[in-house]
Amino acid sequence: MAVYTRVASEDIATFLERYDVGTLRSAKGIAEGVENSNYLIETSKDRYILTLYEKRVDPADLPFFIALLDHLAERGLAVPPMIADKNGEKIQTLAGRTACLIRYLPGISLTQPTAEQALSAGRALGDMHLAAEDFSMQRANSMGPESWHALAEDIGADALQEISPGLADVIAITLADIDAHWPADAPKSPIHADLFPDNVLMLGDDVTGIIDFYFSCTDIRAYDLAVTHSAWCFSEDGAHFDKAISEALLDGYFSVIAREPQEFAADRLTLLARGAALRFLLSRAYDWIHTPPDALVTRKDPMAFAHRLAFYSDPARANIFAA
Ligand SMILES: Nc1ncnc2c1ncn2[C@@H]1O[C@H](COP(=O)(O)OP(=O)(O)O)[C@@H](O)[C@H]1O
Ligand SMILES: N[C@@H](CCOP(=O)(O)O)C(=O)O
Repeated sequence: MAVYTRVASEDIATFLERYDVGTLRSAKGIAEGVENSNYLIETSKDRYILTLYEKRVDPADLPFFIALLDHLAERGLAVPPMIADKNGEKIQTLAGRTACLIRYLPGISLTQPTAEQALSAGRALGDMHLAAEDFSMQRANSMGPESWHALAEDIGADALQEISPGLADVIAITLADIDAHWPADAPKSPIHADLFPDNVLMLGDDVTGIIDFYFSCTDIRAYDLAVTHSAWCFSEDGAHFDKAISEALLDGYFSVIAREPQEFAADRLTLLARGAALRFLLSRAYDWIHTPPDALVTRKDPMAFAHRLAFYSDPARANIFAA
């Protein structure tokens, strides 16, 4: 359960008086998520999400996220904009944290997607990339390849060894390949950068919401596809690859985005997918050792992404991204 900061109902009721959203009927901490504290709010008027920003979200980045969400919502995408208070302010402070009240979107947060749902998610990612093409603000990827060496050092070889013997060596080899071959000069555009199944709300096979834009940034869009691939196409523990889901996700994406041979070359996508697997392996390993013991949060297993990294690094798998 991701609630790092507990807020009393009375304080939420007072907080809501800043807005024209009715009066508080209930406020419940949300079980899913690991990054921020989230509450589902019911008022006399509607449902909302209240988010208090923790650890990895820099409040200085909120104007980028808010503007991107507004940009995508204006173009008809199912994304949740932040709500303005009676003075037009969207960024607030509550319980000592930066906080926003956010539009609630219907749908179910997926845990085990089907191939049909992966097809829809691939299309939704493509739609997002197209709709964001003319978004002019920029944000560097704070969790991009430039940060991975420091993150690995911060975790430390001993902690990595404790998570799994040999893990530090695997990470060092992957970092060396990434340093040598990452397509750093490829064109960059707005990407989501964390489109896991739990960040896509669905009813049946239809996408009703893309949420959690707190890692969105300006980066290589093929990397966004690789992140999404690494998140969707394996069993949760990373032990099993699902070829049908992989094909459906790629079909969905390339039904919207033209498959430029260089931009989406199989060897490039494989390296980007190794980078994506490493990125989540590192952030999960960091959280594994740093999550406060009293936080209501379920830590995510770093090894689930070590298994994905091993999969993408196996030359026998080189054809999974072939056109
Ligand atoms: N706008 C929204 N509408 C409906 N549900 C939401 C919305 N935002 C978040 N949620 C719910 O809250 C959960 C956690 O949100 P998320 O943004 O993924 O948290 P975190 O940033 O902490 O990982 C989601 O899995 C979803 O169930
Ligand atoms: N998706 C990442 C961590 C970020 O969590 P989210 O709930 O904000 O998607 C992971 O699974 O490691």
